[in-house]
Amino acid sequence: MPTMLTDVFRGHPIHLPHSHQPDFSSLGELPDSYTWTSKDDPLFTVAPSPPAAGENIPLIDLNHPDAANQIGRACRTWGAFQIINHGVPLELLHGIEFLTRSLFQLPIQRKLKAARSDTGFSGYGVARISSFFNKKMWSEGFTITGSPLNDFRKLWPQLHLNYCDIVEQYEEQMQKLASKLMWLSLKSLGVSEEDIEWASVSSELNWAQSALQLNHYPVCPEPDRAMGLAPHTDSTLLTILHQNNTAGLQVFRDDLGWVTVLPVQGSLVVNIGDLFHILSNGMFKNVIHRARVNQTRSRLSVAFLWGPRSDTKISPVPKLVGPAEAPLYRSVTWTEYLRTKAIHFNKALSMIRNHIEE
Ligand SMILES: C=C1C[C@]23C[C@@]1(O)CC[C@H]2[C@@]12CCC[C@@](C)(C(=O)O1)[C@H]2[C@@H]3C(=O)O
Ligand SMILES: O=C(O)CCC(=O)C(=O)O
Ligand SMILES: [Fe+2]
Repeated sequence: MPTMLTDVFRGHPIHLPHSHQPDFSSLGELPDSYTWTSKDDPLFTVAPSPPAAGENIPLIDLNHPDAANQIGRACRTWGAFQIINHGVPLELLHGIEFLTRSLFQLPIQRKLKAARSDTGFSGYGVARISSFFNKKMWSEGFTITGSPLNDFRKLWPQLHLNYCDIVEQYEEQMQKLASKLMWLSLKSLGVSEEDIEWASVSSELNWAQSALQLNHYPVCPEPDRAMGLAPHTDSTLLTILHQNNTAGLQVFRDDLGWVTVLPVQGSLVVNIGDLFHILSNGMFKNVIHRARVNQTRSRLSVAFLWGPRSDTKISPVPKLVGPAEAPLYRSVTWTEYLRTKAIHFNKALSMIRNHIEE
């Protein structure tokens, strides 16, 4: 039996202080434990690119005949893009946003009934990457993989089935979209289904797995000194993100610094994750991103984290490796990679890089 995402952290406990979450709304000023400086994160004080510079991740219409090339360009230069005409019904985006808002509005004692355990994958808690930082993040999250029924029953004794239904519909739409986006991006590199035998469209439902990460960034008294979600790359092939209409997501470019991804009503943000960077032999950027917070508006986001089943080894597509070159990375499964990342965080990728002798 392949390991499912639910089992990834079994035997790899991470002690995180979920139960010490404060009542964010009662804090009139930022406690020291939430105050970030460049000592806590070297990229903290890198100036954001001024909106007037007009730099933003590309907005791509999936119905455009040249969509595959536009996506390819975005993956190579940004590792991120926004999409419209993606086919996901607007009511479903409203539905998942409504569910997310309802969940985080519950009293803390109720949310803690579904707290993620030290070895668990799903449930309520602080960001998994929190253990790598000295300061706390101004956010709370809820991770779902597989059926959320047990957790949702604890959260909403009466209405859990309605909420499970929304998650099921949302995941179904996201899976279809993620697969379409992967093939469009690969097409731009001249890679087709024959080149990756484990990912054939006919076995699509068998080879992929996913998690949903719901994020809440409460209103913050001193947003300039706080951090919603610290800089990271996703471990996924790709992540599809829905954000409410409050800005906060920023992507990092070496030449531009932090660039804010302004919400576009009805659009979805796509982030290239570490596994796609590996698969593309480094041609696609795994985008560094973070979430900032706001003084007047709370922010919600829903990330659909998508990758291969745990028994699938990901390695650079041979067609993308030059005849006289070694592939940039060794092969790795999502499970192995998540475990490496849980221990080594942003050094994980370099640990599977092939070091080529000159
Ligand atoms: C499958 C996963 C990717 C993720 C860790 C997780 O086990 C579930 C949550 C995901 C998330 C979301 C917030 C940022 C992130 C780095 C984290 O701490 O938890 C990602 C993880 C990831 O992509 O590595
Ligand atoms: O809230 C956001 O915009 C970012 C969320 C994110 O990066 C994640 O869940 O992995
Ligand atoms: Fe992320």
